[in-house]
Amino acid sequence: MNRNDNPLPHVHPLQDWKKIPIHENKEELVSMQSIDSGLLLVKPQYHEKGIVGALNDCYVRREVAIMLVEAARKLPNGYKLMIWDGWRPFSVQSQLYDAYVNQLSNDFPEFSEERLIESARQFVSYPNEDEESPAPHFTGGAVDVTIVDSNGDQLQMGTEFDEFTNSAWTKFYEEKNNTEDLTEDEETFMKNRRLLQHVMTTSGFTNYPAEWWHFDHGNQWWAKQSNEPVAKYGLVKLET
Ligand SMILES: C[C@@H](N)C(=O)N[C@H](C)C(=O)O
Ligand SMILES: [Zn+2]
Repeated sequence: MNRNDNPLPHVHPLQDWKKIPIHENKEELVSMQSIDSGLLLVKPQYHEKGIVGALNDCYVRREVAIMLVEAARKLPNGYKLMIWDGWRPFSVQSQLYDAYVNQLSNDFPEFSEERLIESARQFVSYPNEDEESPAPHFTGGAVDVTIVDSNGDQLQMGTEFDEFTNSAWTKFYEEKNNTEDLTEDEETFMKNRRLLQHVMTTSGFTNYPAEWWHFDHGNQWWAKQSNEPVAKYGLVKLET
Protein backbone atom coordinates (compact mmCIF):
# COMPACT_ATOMS: atom_id res chain seq x y z
CA MET A 1 0.00 0.00 0.00
CA ASN A 2 1.45 3.39 -0.81
CA ARG A 3 1.01 6.45 1.30
CA ASN A 4 -1.49 8.00 -1.08
CA ASP A 5 -3.81 5.12 -0.41
CA ASN A 6 -4.06 5.78 3.29
CA PRO A 7 -6.71 3.48 4.80
CA LEU A 8 -8.97 6.36 5.87
CA PRO A 9 -11.53 6.81 7.30
CA HIS A 10 -9.90 4.90 10.10
CA VAL A 11 -13.01 4.39 12.19
CA HIS A 12 -14.99 1.17 12.13
CA PRO A 13 -18.08 1.71 9.98
CA LEU A 14 -20.28 -0.19 12.44
CA GLN A 15 -20.56 1.15 15.97
CA ASP A 16 -21.99 -0.45 19.12
CA TRP A 17 -22.65 -3.83 17.49
CA LYS A 18 -21.07 -5.63 20.46
CA LYS A 19 -24.01 -4.65 22.69
CA ILE A 20 -26.54 -6.61 20.62
CA PRO A 21 -27.65 -9.74 22.49
CA ILE A 22 -27.16 -13.13 20.83
CA HIS A 23 -29.89 -15.76 21.12
CA GLU A 24 -27.96 -18.62 19.57
CA ASN A 25 -30.26 -20.82 17.47
CA LYS A 26 -27.78 -23.71 17.19
CA GLU A 27 -28.12 -24.12 13.43
CA GLU A 28 -25.30 -26.32 12.16
CA LEU A 29 -22.45 -25.34 9.85
CA VAL A 30 -22.72 -26.90 6.40
CA SER A 31 -20.10 -27.44 3.73
CA MET A 32 -20.62 -25.29 0.64
CA GLN A 33 -18.73 -27.87 -1.47
CA SER A 34 -21.51 -30.33 -0.64
CA ILE A 35 -24.23 -28.10 -2.14
CA ASP A 36 -24.86 -29.14 -5.70
CA SER A 37 -26.90 -26.24 -7.10
CA GLY A 38 -24.80 -25.59 -10.20
CA LEU A 39 -24.96 -21.91 -9.24
CA LEU A 40 -22.09 -21.62 -6.78
CA LEU A 41 -18.32 -21.92 -7.10
CA VAL A 42 -16.35 -22.52 -3.90
CA LYS A 43 -12.82 -21.07 -4.01
CA PRO A 44 -11.49 -20.89 -0.45
CA GLN A 45 -9.06 -18.00 -0.73
CA TYR A 46 -7.06 -18.48 2.44
CA HIS A 47 -6.44 -22.14 1.66
CA GLU A 48 -5.33 -21.15 -1.84
CA LYS A 49 -3.02 -18.50 -0.36
CA GLY A 50 -1.47 -21.19 1.88
CA ILE A 51 -2.59 -19.74 5.22
CA VAL A 52 -1.87 -22.39 7.84
CA GLY A 53 -5.06 -23.97 9.19
CA ALA A 54 -7.29 -22.60 6.40
CA LEU A 55 -9.89 -25.10 5.20
CA ASN A 56 -10.20 -26.35 1.64
CA ASP A 57 -13.96 -25.65 1.76
CA CYS A 58 -16.27 -22.90 2.99
CA TYR A 59 -18.66 -23.57 5.87
CA VAL A 60 -21.69 -21.44 6.75
CA ARG A 61 -24.87 -21.84 8.80
CA ARG A 62 -27.55 -23.91 7.05
CA GLU A 63 -29.89 -20.97 6.37
CA VAL A 64 -26.99 -18.90 5.04
CA ALA A 65 -26.18 -21.68 2.56
CA ILE A 66 -29.79 -21.68 1.35
CA MET A 67 -29.73 -17.89 1.03
CA LEU A 68 -26.54 -18.02 -1.04
CA VAL A 69 -28.26 -20.31 -3.55
CA GLU A 70 -31.24 -17.92 -3.57
CA ALA A 71 -28.89 -14.98 -4.26
CA ALA A 72 -27.16 -16.88 -7.09
CA ARG A 73 -30.56 -17.62 -8.71
CA LYS A 74 -31.09 -13.86 -9.11
CA LEU A 75 -27.96 -13.48 -11.26
CA PRO A 76 -28.17 -13.27 -15.07
CA ASN A 77 -28.29 -16.64 -16.87
CA GLY A 78 -25.01 -18.53 -16.71
CA TYR A 79 -23.54 -16.33 -13.96
CA LYS A 80 -22.46 -17.88 -10.65
CA LEU A 81 -21.73 -16.73 -7.15
CA MET A 82 -18.16 -17.44 -6.10
CA ILE A 83 -17.72 -18.17 -2.40
CA TRP A 84 -14.31 -17.08 -1.17
CA ASP A 85 -14.70 -17.58 2.57
CA GLY A 86 -17.20 -18.38 5.31
CA TRP A 87 -16.61 -19.67 8.83
CA ARG A 88 -12.99 -19.13 9.92
CA PRO A 89 -10.84 -20.98 12.44
CA PHE A 90 -9.32 -18.81 15.19
CA SER A 91 -5.80 -19.39 13.83
CA VAL A 92 -6.74 -18.03 10.40
CA GLN A 93 -8.40 -14.86 11.75
CA SER A 94 -5.38 -14.32 14.02
CA GLN A 95 -2.89 -14.68 11.18
CA LEU A 96 -4.87 -12.24 9.01
CA TYR A 97 -5.13 -9.72 11.84
CA ASP A 98 -1.48 -9.93 12.91
CA ALA A 99 -0.22 -9.72 9.33
CA TYR A 100 -2.29 -6.60 8.64
CA VAL A 101 -1.31 -4.87 11.88
CA ASN A 102 2.35 -5.56 11.02
CA GLN A 103 1.90 -4.26 7.49
CA LEU A 104 0.25 -1.07 8.74
CA SER A 105 2.89 -0.47 11.36
CA ASN A 106 5.60 -0.79 8.67
CA ASP A 107 3.73 1.47 6.23
CA PHE A 108 2.71 4.05 8.82
CA PRO A 109 5.38 4.08 11.55
CA GLU A 110 4.01 7.41 12.82
CA PHE A 111 0.62 5.88 13.73
CA SER A 112 -0.16 5.69 17.43
CA GLU A 113 -1.04 2.23 18.79
CA GLU A 114 -4.69 3.31 18.96
CA ARG A 115 -4.76 4.53 15.35
CA LEU A 116 -3.01 1.36 14.19
CA ILE A 117 -5.64 -0.82 15.83
CA GLU A 118 -8.54 1.29 14.58
CA SER A 119 -7.17 1.21 11.05
CA ALA A 120 -6.54 -2.54 11.14
CA ARG A 121 -10.03 -3.33 12.43
CA GLN A 122 -11.62 -1.46 9.57
CA PHE A 123 -10.57 -4.30 7.26
CA VAL A 124 -9.79 -7.29 9.51
CA SER A 125 -11.72 -8.07 12.67
CA TYR A 126 -9.87 -8.65 15.92
CA PRO A 127 -9.91 -12.45 16.48
CA ASN A 128 -12.33 -12.14 19.38
CA GLU A 129 -13.66 -15.46 20.66
CA ASP A 130 -15.70 -13.80 23.39
CA GLU A 131 -19.22 -15.36 23.47
CA GLU A 132 -20.75 -11.86 23.75
CA SER A 133 -19.13 -10.36 20.65
CA PRO A 134 -17.36 -12.90 18.43
CA ALA A 135 -15.63 -11.85 15.21
CA PRO A 136 -18.22 -12.15 12.39
CA HIS A 137 -16.44 -14.98 10.56
CA PHE A 138 -16.46 -17.02 13.82
CA THR A 139 -20.27 -17.19 13.68
CA GLY A 140 -20.88 -18.95 10.35
CA GLY A 141 -23.00 -15.95 9.37
CA ALA A 142 -20.32 -14.03 7.44
CA VAL A 143 -19.32 -14.71 3.84
CA ASP A 144 -16.89 -13.19 1.34
CA VAL A 145 -18.23 -13.52 -2.21
CA THR A 146 -18.04 -12.26 -5.78
CA ILE A 147 -19.68 -12.96 -9.16
CA VAL A 148 -18.42 -15.00 -12.09
CA ASP A 149 -19.86 -14.51 -15.59
CA SER A 150 -20.96 -17.14 -18.09
CA ASN A 151 -17.37 -17.39 -19.46
CA GLY A 152 -16.11 -18.24 -15.99
CA ASP A 153 -14.48 -14.81 -15.53
CA GLN A 154 -14.81 -12.89 -12.29
CA LEU A 155 -16.67 -9.61 -12.72
CA GLN A 156 -14.37 -6.63 -12.32
CA MET A 157 -15.15 -4.90 -9.04
CA GLY A 158 -12.33 -2.35 -8.96
CA THR A 159 -10.24 -4.08 -6.31
CA GLU A 160 -9.02 -7.58 -5.64
CA PHE A 161 -10.29 -9.59 -2.69
CA ASP A 162 -8.74 -8.29 0.56
CA GLU A 163 -7.30 -5.19 -1.10
CA PHE A 164 -7.48 -2.99 1.95
CA THR A 165 -7.78 0.46 0.38
CA ASN A 166 -10.42 3.16 0.25
CA SER A 167 -11.58 1.82 -3.10
CA ALA A 168 -12.69 -1.40 -1.39
CA TRP A 169 -15.45 0.59 0.34
CA THR A 170 -18.65 -0.60 -1.31
CA LYS A 171 -19.86 2.89 -2.18
CA PHE A 172 -16.46 4.16 -3.38
CA TYR A 173 -17.44 4.44 -7.05
CA GLU A 174 -20.97 5.65 -6.24
CA GLU A 175 -19.45 8.53 -4.28
CA LYS A 176 -16.84 9.25 -6.93
CA ASN A 177 -19.66 9.35 -9.47
CA ASN A 178 -21.34 12.11 -7.44
CA THR A 179 -18.37 14.42 -7.79
CA GLU A 180 -16.69 13.56 -11.11
CA ASP A 181 -17.10 11.63 -14.37
CA LEU A 182 -16.23 7.98 -14.01
CA THR A 183 -14.07 6.23 -16.60
CA GLU A 184 -15.68 3.39 -18.53
CA ASP A 185 -13.93 0.86 -16.27
CA GLU A 186 -15.12 2.66 -13.14
CA GLU A 187 -18.71 2.63 -14.47
CA THR A 188 -18.34 -1.13 -14.87
CA PHE A 189 -17.02 -1.55 -11.31
CA MET A 190 -19.94 0.49 -9.97
CA LYS A 191 -22.52 -1.53 -11.91
CA ASN A 192 -20.95 -4.87 -10.98
CA ARG A 193 -20.94 -3.91 -7.30
CA ARG A 194 -24.59 -2.88 -7.62
CA LEU A 195 -25.44 -6.31 -9.04
CA LEU A 196 -23.68 -8.09 -6.17
CA GLN A 197 -25.34 -5.82 -3.61
CA HIS A 198 -28.73 -6.38 -5.19
CA VAL A 199 -28.67 -10.17 -5.25
CA MET A 200 -27.24 -10.42 -1.75
CA THR A 201 -29.30 -7.81 0.09
CA THR A 202 -32.59 -8.92 -1.49
CA SER A 203 -31.77 -12.43 -0.25
CA GLY A 204 -31.40 -11.31 3.38
CA PHE A 205 -27.74 -10.34 3.73
CA THR A 206 -26.31 -7.04 4.87
CA ASN A 207 -23.07 -5.68 3.43
CA TYR A 208 -20.11 -4.46 5.45
CA PRO A 209 -19.61 -0.89 4.11
CA ALA A 210 -15.78 -1.06 4.03
CA GLU A 211 -15.62 -4.22 1.87
CA TRP A 212 -17.72 -4.80 -1.25
CA TRP A 213 -17.24 -8.59 -0.90
CA HIS A 214 -18.23 -9.10 2.79
CA PHE A 215 -21.84 -9.95 3.71
CA ASP A 216 -23.55 -11.06 6.92
CA HIS A 217 -26.69 -12.79 7.99
CA GLY A 218 -27.82 -13.66 11.51
CA ASN A 219 -24.79 -12.36 13.42
CA GLN A 220 -24.38 -9.09 15.33
CA TRP A 221 -23.18 -7.13 12.27
CA TRP A 222 -26.34 -8.19 10.44
CA ALA A 223 -28.52 -7.33 13.46
CA LYS A 224 -26.89 -3.91 13.78
CA GLN A 225 -27.41 -3.04 10.13
CA SER A 226 -30.93 -4.40 9.85
CA ASN A 227 -32.13 -2.99 13.20
CA GLU A 228 -32.84 -6.47 14.55
CA PRO A 229 -32.96 -6.44 18.35
CA VAL A 230 -31.10 -9.76 18.64
CA ALA A 231 -28.63 -11.82 16.66
CA LYS A 232 -29.22 -15.54 16.13
CA TYR A 233 -25.68 -16.70 15.38
CA GLY A 234 -22.89 -16.48 17.95
CA LEU A 235 -19.55 -18.20 18.29
CA VAL A 236 -19.63 -21.65 16.69
CA LYS A 237 -17.04 -24.37 16.24
CA LEU A 238 -16.75 -26.77 13.35
CA GLU A 239 -17.37 -30.36 14.50
CA THR A 240 -14.65 -32.55 13.03
C1 LIG B 1 -10.26 -10.11 5.99
C2 LIG B 1 -11.52 -9.81 5.22
N1 LIG B 1 -11.72 -10.78 4.20
C3 LIG B 1 -12.70 -9.79 6.16
O1 LIG B 1 -13.44 -10.74 6.24
N2 LIG B 1 -12.81 -8.69 6.91
C4 LIG B 1 -13.80 -8.58 7.94
C5 LIG B 1 -13.89 -7.17 8.42
C6 LIG B 1 -13.47 -9.51 9.10
O2 LIG B 1 -12.31 -9.92 9.27
O3 LIG B 1 -14.41 -9.79 9.88
ZN1 LIG C 1 -15.46 -11.25 5.38
